[in-house]
Amino acid sequence: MDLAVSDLSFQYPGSAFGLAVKSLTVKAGEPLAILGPSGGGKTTLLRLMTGLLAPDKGTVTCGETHLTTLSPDARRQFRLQNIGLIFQDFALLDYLMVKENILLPSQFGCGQKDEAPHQSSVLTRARELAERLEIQPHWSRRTRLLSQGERQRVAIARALAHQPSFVFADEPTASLDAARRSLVMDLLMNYAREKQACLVVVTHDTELMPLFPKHLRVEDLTV
Ligand SMILES: Nc1ncnc2c1ncn2[C@@H]1O[C@H](COP(=O)(O)OP(=O)(O)OP(=O)(O)O)[C@@H](O)[C@H]1O
Repeated sequence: MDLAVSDLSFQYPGSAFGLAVKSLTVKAGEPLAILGPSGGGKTTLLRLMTGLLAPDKGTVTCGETHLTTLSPDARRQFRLQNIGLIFQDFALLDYLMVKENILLPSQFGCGQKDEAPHQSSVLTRARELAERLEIQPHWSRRTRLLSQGERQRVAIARALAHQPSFVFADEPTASLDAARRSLVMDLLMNYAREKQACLVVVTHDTELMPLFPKHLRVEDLTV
């Protein structure tokens, strides 16, 4: 499923900062890198694409779903079921354990809490992701006890455990060493290819550029 943005404009109330996007398509399996200076609007664009912010004008379509016409509740439900979000500040619930954080979207989003087979397959995937991201040793620890790099990897596992069709990552390698950076980028790229998911990654890291078939500079969008 593709993501399409059309004739979108947005301005923070009372602020001079705004974005305008005439037309942008992110194709399934063709990851997009969003680049630009600090304060340039990368996070704002990501929030608009995921429905966390509502544009003043224009549309965001995820597959067949017009995000911009959904009610806030329907948008939230759509996000929980179909979108994986890796926030710049991770947005973990620090009083919960690693496993609880990773399983949160599937518990809130699926409405299938009591369906044992579904829950057990999500749990299996969550464990596989934790292994792959080398956070399995912390599985039953509270996330507040983890390092920044470990917390970032918990956020990445949480974004993928429910197998979303759309994945948005805000600086997903900012707290990682070179080896873990490759690990994370391999995971995200393979996920997008194998699941034919839409992947959008905000990054400052110029070494990651060659991995992406498409790049977008936010400077070209600012109004
Ligand atoms: N809630 C808000 N209200 C008003 N202005 C905001 C708000 N959030 C962000 N801004 C402003 O919008 C602009 C773009 O911010 P944004 O966070 O999208 O940039 P960014 O490119 O992600 O930056 P960075 O690389 O530093 O994370 C900045 O000038 C910022 O101060």
